[in-house]
Amino acid sequence: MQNIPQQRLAIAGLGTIGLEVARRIDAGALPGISLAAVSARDQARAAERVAGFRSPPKILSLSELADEADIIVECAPAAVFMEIANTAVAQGRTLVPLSVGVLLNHLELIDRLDETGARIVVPTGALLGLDAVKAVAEGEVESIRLSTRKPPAGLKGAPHLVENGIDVDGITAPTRVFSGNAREAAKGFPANVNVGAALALAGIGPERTEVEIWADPTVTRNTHTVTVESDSSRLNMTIENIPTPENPPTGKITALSVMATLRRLTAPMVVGT
Ligand SMILES: NC(=O)C1=CN([C@@H]2O[C@H](COP(=O)(O)OP(=O)(O)OC[C@H]3O[C@@H](n4cnc5c(N)ncnc54)[C@H](O)[C@@H]3O)[C@@H](O)[C@H]2O)C=CC1
Ligand SMILES: O=C([O-])CC(=O)C(=O)O
Repeated sequence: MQNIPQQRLAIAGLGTIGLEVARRIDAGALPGISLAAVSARDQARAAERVAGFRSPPKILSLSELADEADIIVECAPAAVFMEIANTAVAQGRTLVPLSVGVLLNHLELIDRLDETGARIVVPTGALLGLDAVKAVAEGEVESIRLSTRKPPAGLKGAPHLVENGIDVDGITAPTRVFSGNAREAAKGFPANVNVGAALALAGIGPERTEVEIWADPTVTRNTHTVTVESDSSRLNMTIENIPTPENPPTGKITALSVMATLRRLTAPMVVGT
């Protein structure tokens, strides 16, 4: 049998995305990757969650994860992103971030990668088509737009809605609740448009990437439409994500996108840009 070099994985945040990824890795989905450590707000609960694993990982604080792993998947709340990212980058690890919106306001992390040999590998996550966006961005791009529609409850509590006194409970028809660029969207909706941040990083940056957000009682899925005009192609792409029962603003595809990203990191053959 081929001897596959093992990479140690740590997962920061054992919630909707993290637990699904942890279960799949523990079940042997990726032969080149073993689950070394996880971090969770409630360590006792995390210990219960991994107790039945074939090979239970260590349960560590966020800042200890980089000591134990080559790859760190960040799937925690945006508020603790920098704690995870700073240690991963300082120790030259590969960081796979999900709370990508935070990155847009900390581009200095990207500047530090060369110094430490760390990498940041952003999964497509709940979006689609970043392969084509990256390809057209090698040429001239006129515009990139994202229109996101979510069931109103999925947007509840977003800082932009709170600051502007928008009550999603009262919304009975599709309503545009935000229009601006990807940087502003990431600030106003940190738990909802990470996809806008990933799109901005893949394409033409946070200032030029335009984002609209709709609270739409007629949709049951988190729906993202990307429209691109460029000198090589016109892109029109829509993804309709089934919300996870545990955390409806997060689509089921997100954990699967992390798995595909991890597979790509260790695969001898890679398909797609
Ligand atoms: N890039 C993308 O396409 C997507 C990104 N996301 C983002 O991914 C992140 C995770 O999403 P979910 O798994 O749905 O969230 P979740 O709320 O289900 O899980 C987050 C977990 O982090 C844990 N946590 C909180 N504070 C912690 C701390 N100090 N130390 C360790 N763990 C801590 C919580 O206990 C929870 O289990 C969010 O920021 C979300 O906005 C979600 C969907 C798509
Ligand atoms: O669609 C989803 O599942 C999640 C989402 O909008 C995001 O975090 O950007």
